[in-house]
Amino acid sequence: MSFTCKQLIIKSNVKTLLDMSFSFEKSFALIGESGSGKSLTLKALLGMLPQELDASLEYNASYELHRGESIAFVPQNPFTALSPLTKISQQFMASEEIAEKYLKMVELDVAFLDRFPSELSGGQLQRLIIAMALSLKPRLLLLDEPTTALDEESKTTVLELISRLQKECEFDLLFVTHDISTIEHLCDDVGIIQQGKIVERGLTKNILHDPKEAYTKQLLESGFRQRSFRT
Ligand SMILES: Nc1ncnc2c1ncn2[C@@H]1O[C@H](COP(=O)(O)OP(=O)(O)OP(=O)(O)O)[C@@H](O)[C@H]1O
Repeated sequence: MSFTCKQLIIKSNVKTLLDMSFSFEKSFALIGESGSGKSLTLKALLGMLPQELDASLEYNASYELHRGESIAFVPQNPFTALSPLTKISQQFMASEEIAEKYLKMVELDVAFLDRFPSELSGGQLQRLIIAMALSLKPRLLLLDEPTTALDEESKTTVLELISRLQKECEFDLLFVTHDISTIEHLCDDVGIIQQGKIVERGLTKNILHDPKEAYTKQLLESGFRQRSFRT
């Protein structure tokens, strides 16, 4: 599969917030500092932009973008993604049989279906959210810094899981993050976004080891972890 964003322009009433294009075969990481436009990109693809913004999106893919059908989303914070008052089984948009199948796929016990979200750890919750997203059988999975709220061990587990599931379930993957270490083994292609524009893009291994643009070099040297590159 592949996805081409031919043009994405987003304007507020005072300025152009985003003006970019990108294309990838299987997996793409969009990397940039806080305020560069990563979330706006995801919201535009999900059709969830605030009404006050003016957006135009042209894309080319073998599927149409329909939220909750062809396109699914894994948010940054698994602790706030689910209703705390509702059992997990009732939050799956799928039959019990499908829910059990996807829980097994993410290596969670099916008994979790009878629990509340607060009874799971952060890593378990994020795996649950991935299972919920994949149970929709999306063609494109959007990941918004899915490991930011997790400890190191859970982070590794979740990244390995996403990599394995992408091979098994064959969805396109768009990953946005500050943290370059999370994409190296997951995304073949990368785009560096600065103030709403992609300033450098190409194969991840090339960009990480031989960046051409001064801005990319600066981001790489910062390790994306310095305070100045975070909110
Ligand atoms: N509704 C809005 N109206 C006006 N400007 C907005 C709106 N939403 C976002 N912006 C601006 O668009 C720019 C990009 O925001 P966006 O949330 O996409 O950044 P980001 O890269 O996801 O940042 P972070 O890593 O901190 O989440 C920012 O300058 C932000 O202030």
